[in-house]
Amino acid sequence: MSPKSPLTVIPPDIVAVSDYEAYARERLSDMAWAYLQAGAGDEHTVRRNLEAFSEILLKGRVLGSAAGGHTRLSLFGHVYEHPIFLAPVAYQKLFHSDGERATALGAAVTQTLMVLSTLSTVTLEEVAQAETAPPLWFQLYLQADRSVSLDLIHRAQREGYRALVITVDAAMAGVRNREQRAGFRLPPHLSAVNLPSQSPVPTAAPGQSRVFDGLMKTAPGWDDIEWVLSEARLPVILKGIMAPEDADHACRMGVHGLIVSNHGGRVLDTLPAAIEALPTVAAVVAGRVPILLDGGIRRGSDVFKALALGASAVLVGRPYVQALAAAGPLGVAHAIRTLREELEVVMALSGTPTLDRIRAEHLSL
Ligand SMILES: Cc1cc2nc3c(=O)[nH]c(=O)nc-3n(C[C@H](O)[C@H](O)[C@H](O)COP(=O)(O)O)c2cc1C
Ligand SMILES: CCCCCCC(=O)C(=O)O
Repeated sequence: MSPKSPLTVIPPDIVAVSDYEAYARERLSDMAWAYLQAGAGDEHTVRRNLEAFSEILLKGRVLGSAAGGHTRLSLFGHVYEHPIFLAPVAYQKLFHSDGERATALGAAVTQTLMVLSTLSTVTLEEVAQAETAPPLWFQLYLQADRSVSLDLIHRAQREGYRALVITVDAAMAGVRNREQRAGFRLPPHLSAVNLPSQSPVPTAAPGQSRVFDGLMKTAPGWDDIEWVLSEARLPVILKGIMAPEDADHACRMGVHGLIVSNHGGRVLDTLPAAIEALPTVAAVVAGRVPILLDGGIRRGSDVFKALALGASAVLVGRPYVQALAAAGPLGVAHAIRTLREELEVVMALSGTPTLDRIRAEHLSL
């Protein structure tokens, strides 16, 4: 049976972002579904990202006035209408025929910051030059050849991207058994169009380790971050920080922001949930740079909890892609709006009319 086409109206039974999951499943091939949902290994961390949020309880405060409240925030010199951003997700034409163009439209109409992946299926220029473009950051996978990375940095700067997000937790792809079982392969008509060509995977000689003598030969290190900082004219944010030691190192090196993330549980299984790692990272960073968080955000209350524990904003991954697959730009916009309204409800019922008022004291810790 061929997959259904995207919805053109949002049905009344989609009231929470998780309701998109079933609609997306009906519209995606088994391979695309496996790629979207997969986590590393046994997917313990994927589940933990979700469960950890439900274990944190809100406090709730009564009789406070929230009139005149808002969800605006300022980051790296720009004002954003709300703190729910779109995480970089590769190969979006797997999920919708217009790929990142469709996501960008949904983001634009909801004034949502979108982080475009290096591995997008629409060029970074086309996304930025669309008539209706959202605020954009560019996610950089450092390439083995520095001249290729530099070209991406220059292109992102030229096109008005406001920050560079360097993903540092995926020196190699995780062992994703769900993808392997589904025989996932990128269809031949799709490619990472920002890159000159798919760079060959480093190989190891017979008898050598595929990891230590192969993949790790071209993996980025701290010296590459120093190099990016010396070359880029944009704020540099590291995505994939879980250890306070790495957070401290990054701050001392001069990075401008951090994203606490375990890559949605897709790279290293049995890492803690991102929300569990946030407090220790926030403690060591001690306000030196803004911290964002992703992994497991499915409700406005999750956004609130992340902000209460030290994040300035959050990013969502799978939920907006499921909405994209289910209903294109309309779905993306509706999913973000749903999360934002849920956040506003929690803020109003917690006595926190603005984001800067949200603190750990608003949780039952
Ligand atoms: C299908 C898929 C592709 C992804 N591609 C990228 C990518 O290209 N670059 C990146 O830094 N993170 C990538 N991520 C990770 C997300 O940016 C984000 O960290 C994660 O999805 C957050 O968890 P959540 O899906 O529970 O919201 C991808 C995630 C998914 C689900
Ligand atoms: C070497 C890492 C490849 C990751 C590809 C895209 C991504 O981040 C993801 O699927 O997750």
